[in-house]
Amino acid sequence: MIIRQIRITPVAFRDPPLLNAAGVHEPWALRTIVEVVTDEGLTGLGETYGDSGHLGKVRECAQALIGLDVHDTNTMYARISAITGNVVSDMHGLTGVATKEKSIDRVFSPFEVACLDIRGKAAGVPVVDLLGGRVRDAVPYSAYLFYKWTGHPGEEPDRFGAALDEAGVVEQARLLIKEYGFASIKLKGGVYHPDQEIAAIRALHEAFPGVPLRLDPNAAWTVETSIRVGRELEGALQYLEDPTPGIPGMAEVAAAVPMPLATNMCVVTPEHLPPAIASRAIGVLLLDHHYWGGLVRSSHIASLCDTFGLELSMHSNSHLGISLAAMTHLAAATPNLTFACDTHTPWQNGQDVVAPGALRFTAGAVPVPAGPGLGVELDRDALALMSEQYEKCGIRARDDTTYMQRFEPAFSARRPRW
Ligand SMILES: O=C([O-])C(=O)C[C@H](O)[C@@H](O)C(=O)[O-]
Ligand SMILES: [Mg+2]
Repeated sequence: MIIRQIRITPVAFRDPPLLNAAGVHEPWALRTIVEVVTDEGLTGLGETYGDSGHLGKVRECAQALIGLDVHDTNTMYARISAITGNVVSDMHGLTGVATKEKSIDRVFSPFEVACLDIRGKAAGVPVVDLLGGRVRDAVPYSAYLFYKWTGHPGEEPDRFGAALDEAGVVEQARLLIKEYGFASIKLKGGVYHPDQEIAAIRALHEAFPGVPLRLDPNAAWTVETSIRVGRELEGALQYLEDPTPGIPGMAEVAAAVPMPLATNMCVVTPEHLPPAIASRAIGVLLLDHHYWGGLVRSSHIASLCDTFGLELSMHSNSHLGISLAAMTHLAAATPNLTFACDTHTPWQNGQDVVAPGALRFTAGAVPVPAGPGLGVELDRDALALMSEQYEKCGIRARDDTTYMQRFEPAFSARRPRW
């Protein structure tokens, strides 16, 4: 199964004005679709970030993988390591620092996923079987709430409406739960004064008794503020995600608040694990195969977490169906991933590059796609349309802060802010 061709297609899809500590989502979200084609005519799919710096690296590395066997992921990783010299960082900074190792893992990931897709198709088994087999048939996801504007400035309101206060957040939760059946809720915080976000969690707690809640301000708070918020929300939160920047700050907060701390910001590459574990900075790691080096490396990280008593959840960014399929296979094969995973799927509002049918939500969970490999097929018309949208949209890298400053010139993404 020799790799003969790799097609790389950047795509853009509509994204609502979701607010976060870095600013606000732009009208278009970017992704890159990777198609790996073998000499036997099998095609595997991968999906990754669409920012131009990353896209350039993905394109450059694709050339270096032609001629390799799809099983030879060690050589793939070595070749990508040799090329991915520059550290490419995200402008929004919401997934922590950039390191060389993390940059390699980010570039390697979509190729590895595509190779697993091919290997599954060749063997007639789903990817979950290549990761050790399923420990659950369907993967629970959480309702991922965002404060948001009613629509992008100058455009019609979108169907989700505004969520600028407690009532708006509760309303949004009702809508997502009605449509998807989610049984856990995450609120993206770091947008308003912490007291307002405490009030939103209390309102959710009251409106959805017994439903596990999380709050994620993306390191917008000082240690002192984080401790105050954590204590005030005792009994209301399943976990508190990245209240404050850095492992030492998180460790201080963790020692003083009643709930576990989770992260997708202070532990984002293997070298962060020893200091975080030693200082007990986190109780929950949010896996994300897009920057933890694909599915197999993420499984290894999951085993390590098990050894050291860390629990697992899963992080997401704006994504399409190839990513959702990959996330679902990984989570279905990971015994200690016991929290409902994050997904931005509702916000993509039906737009996708994969043909409908293989991915669906039942009671807030996605059943593992039944077909071989990832179990999803590319919808070529949708890919062509989204590729055209990419060409026309004018956005080449996600920049929530600059977009926000167009409407609020004084906005600062400084973290911690409160
Ligand atoms: O859990 C997180 O930190 C995220 O999901 C990061 C994302 O970039 C999210 O904040 C977003 O989409 O604005
Ligand atoms: Mg987070």
